[in-house]
Amino acid sequence: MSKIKITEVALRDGSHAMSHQYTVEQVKTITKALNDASVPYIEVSHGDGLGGSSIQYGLSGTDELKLIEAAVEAADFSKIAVLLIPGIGTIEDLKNAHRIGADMVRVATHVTEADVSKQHLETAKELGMETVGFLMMSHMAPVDKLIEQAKLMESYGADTVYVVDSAGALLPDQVAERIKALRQALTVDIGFHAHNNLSLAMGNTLAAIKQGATRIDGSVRCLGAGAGNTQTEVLAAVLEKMGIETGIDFYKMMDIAENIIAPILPGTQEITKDSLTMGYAGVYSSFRLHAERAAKRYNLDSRDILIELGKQKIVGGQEDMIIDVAAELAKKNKITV
Ligand SMILES: C[C@H](O)CC(=O)C(=O)O
Ligand SMILES: [Mn+2]
Repeated sequence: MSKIKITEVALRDGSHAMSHQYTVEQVKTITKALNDASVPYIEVSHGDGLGGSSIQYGLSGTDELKLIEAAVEAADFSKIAVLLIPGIGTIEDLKNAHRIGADMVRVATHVTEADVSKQHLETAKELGMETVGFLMMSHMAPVDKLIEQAKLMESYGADTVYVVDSAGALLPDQVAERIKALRQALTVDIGFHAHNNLSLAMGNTLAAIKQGATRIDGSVRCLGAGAGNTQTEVLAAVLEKMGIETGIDFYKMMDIAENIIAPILPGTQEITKDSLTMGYAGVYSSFRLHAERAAKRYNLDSRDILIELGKQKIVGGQEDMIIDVAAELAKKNKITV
């Protein structure tokens, strides 16, 4: 039986869908339940990672260090992970997260900017943390570029390098090609993070596993940005049917989805016109709520904003451009606000 290690991301990627308003009580309850279901890794941070709470990315309802602390206290089996985007999160943020008990850091960069992860990956290694390099918007780079960038992260000390389909834009053959190439080029573990904007999260995840990815992300009840991620409880069941071990009790996961997550969802995690447009146009999944707010403000169809963001290749960290693009479209269409 082969083995896959799942990282549950509802308490980090799902923070986008929750407008970063998780409470200490929610984090405690969810972490304890995930821990009891034997989920190996649970990621807890602002949706945009450590230090993400800001006007630009969305203000957190509760200081994320309090949330991470609550998760660390609630877990005696699961390891607690944090996400860090260099430039948003700092070395100081990383040290604080480590001090209160975070075991693993995932250092995330745009797919062509792995060089900015060096200092953070090296510091995490010195602190004794498990390290992951997280190559966001992987659909935007050709395979040879992806390999070059992944090798950089490996050389900085990443224990695992992830292909991150931030826009949910990749097709199964494109995922397979990328994972296969990385498997051949790297010695460290390979991971895959999907978004379900084109309804391909599960198919893409299985394609990644077939080509040798052993670290996989899931979000319970699909609680992630855009249309959410690969649904953890479904993935655990599918992998069990395939004879692939995750160690997760999927019966308990179903209960978490049904009884703990469903009641707190701001809306159902489905493929809406906006998430579908993001997958189609290759737009960062966490832009969904920002684009919907801009559409309201400028009296526009949010899909037009998203298509334009895709055309202009706007990437994570450029959230301010969403308003610029909306204002430009409104001007072009002579819409008064
Ligand atoms: C900061 C992003 O939300 C990280 C992520 O989950 C992705 O790129 O996808
Ligand atoms: Mn994501």
